[in-house]
Amino acid sequence: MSRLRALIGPSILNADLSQLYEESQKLLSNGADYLHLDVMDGHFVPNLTFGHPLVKCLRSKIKEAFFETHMMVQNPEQWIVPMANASVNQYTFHIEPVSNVADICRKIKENGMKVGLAIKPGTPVETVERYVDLSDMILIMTVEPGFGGQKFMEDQMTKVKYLREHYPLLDIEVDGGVGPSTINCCARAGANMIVSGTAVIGASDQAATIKLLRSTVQQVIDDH
Ligand SMILES: O=C(CO)[C@H](O)[C@H](O)COP(=O)(O)O
Ligand SMILES: [Fe+2]
Repeated sequence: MSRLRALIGPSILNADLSQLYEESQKLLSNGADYLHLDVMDGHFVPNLTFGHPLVKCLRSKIKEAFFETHMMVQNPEQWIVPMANASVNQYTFHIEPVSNVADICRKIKENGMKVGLAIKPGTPVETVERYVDLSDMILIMTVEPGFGGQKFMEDQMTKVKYLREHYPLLDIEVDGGVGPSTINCCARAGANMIVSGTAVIGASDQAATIKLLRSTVQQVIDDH
């Protein structure tokens, strides 16, 4: 029996952020396994979202849920302590702008958070594979980071397949353009942690959409 689990983490990027608490609570009530919080600094990506002050406020109202922050920032080391103080559970950062990946992984763990390592579509999988033993999860981006609602890049599945073949129990996350029409592709490639923004937020039946995404992925895991 594999201990891999299919987990669905909606991204609140394209939700009504004036209602962040209500939107987040609704996603959790509708079956989300965790929340994927997209932090952008306007440097690493050409967009700005929010930072640790907002995450801390959200945490004060939502005590139990697993929070993953997807740090699309130029200097991920800078925000480790503030995000730990906001009770973030997993700190996922991009390795592209960083020269001391191992130090950052260590610091994240010292501050009580899990480590996620993310790569952009143009970054070879070998670049992140070097650090796999230092991480709890690898995020393969399936759009250029920066904006929600973009088209899923199917060619990124070769990276997911490669990782799954070599690391059968590794948590592998996909993020960007993932929804009911692309989930089969992600599941077959071997992703088990699924970020979905627009497709879940805009769904007429959020609970049914989350359930469909999870059961599609879990089915592939169970068949192996
Ligand atoms: O990291 C992201 C963008 O950089 C988002 O998590 C991602 O785009 C989710 O939104 P959608 O499912 O609408 O693509
Ligand atoms: Fe994201």
